[in-house]
Amino acid sequence: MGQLVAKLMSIFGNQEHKVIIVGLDNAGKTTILYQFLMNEVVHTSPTIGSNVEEIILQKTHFLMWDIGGQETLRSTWNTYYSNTEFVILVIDSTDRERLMVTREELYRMLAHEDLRDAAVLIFANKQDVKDSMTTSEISKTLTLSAIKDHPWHIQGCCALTGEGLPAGLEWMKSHATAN
Ligand SMILES: Nc1nc2c(ncn2[C@@H]2O[C@H](COP(=O)(O)OP(=O)(O)OP(=O)(O)O)[C@@H](O)[C@H]2O)c(=O)[nH]1
Ligand SMILES: [Mg+2]
Repeated sequence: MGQLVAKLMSIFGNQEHKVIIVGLDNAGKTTILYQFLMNEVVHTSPTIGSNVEEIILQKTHFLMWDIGGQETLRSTWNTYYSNTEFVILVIDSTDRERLMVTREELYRMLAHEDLRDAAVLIFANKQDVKDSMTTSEISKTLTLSAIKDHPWHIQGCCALTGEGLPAGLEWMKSHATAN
């Protein structure tokens, strides 16, 4: 019965794709999640634990988990990994000092068994701020071209206006498995 429902849901394109939104504190993860959901900027405070929302793009359903990024919370990220199809890594493009910390977190995640089939979308957020790092600068520092075992894509965005977010979602949709 469960299989039949799954089959029917796949025919109608309704299966849910699990997404985790990670990145350092203050990167803009929660702002992005609610911009996806409501097309508006919500007032946020640092996330303790997680927020979860369903985002539907045409017929593709994403279940998105936005996880707190403070240092003490990062060790809990791996409890969200199982069955994750997409990792959205959000970067504060103004935060040059901590880009190497993000790099460490990225490679730690990619090495995790539970994420071996996950695709990675990197949002270079806060592109509205003058002198923020460009996507190519971030790409270089994170040595993204060395990632061969996961599909990945980097997208500049501004969570306050929503610019760049639909393009990121479209990339996810085009990589969503139809099973
Ligand atoms: N200028 C600018 N500010 C942004 C942008 N996106 C988010 N912010 C601001 O950055 C701050 C942090 O945003 P959050 O969405 O709470 O960050 P977070 O990644 O969820 O942080 P944690 O929950 O602590 O992990 C807020 O003041 C946002 O308004 C952006 O694109 N541009
Ligand atoms: Mg948050």
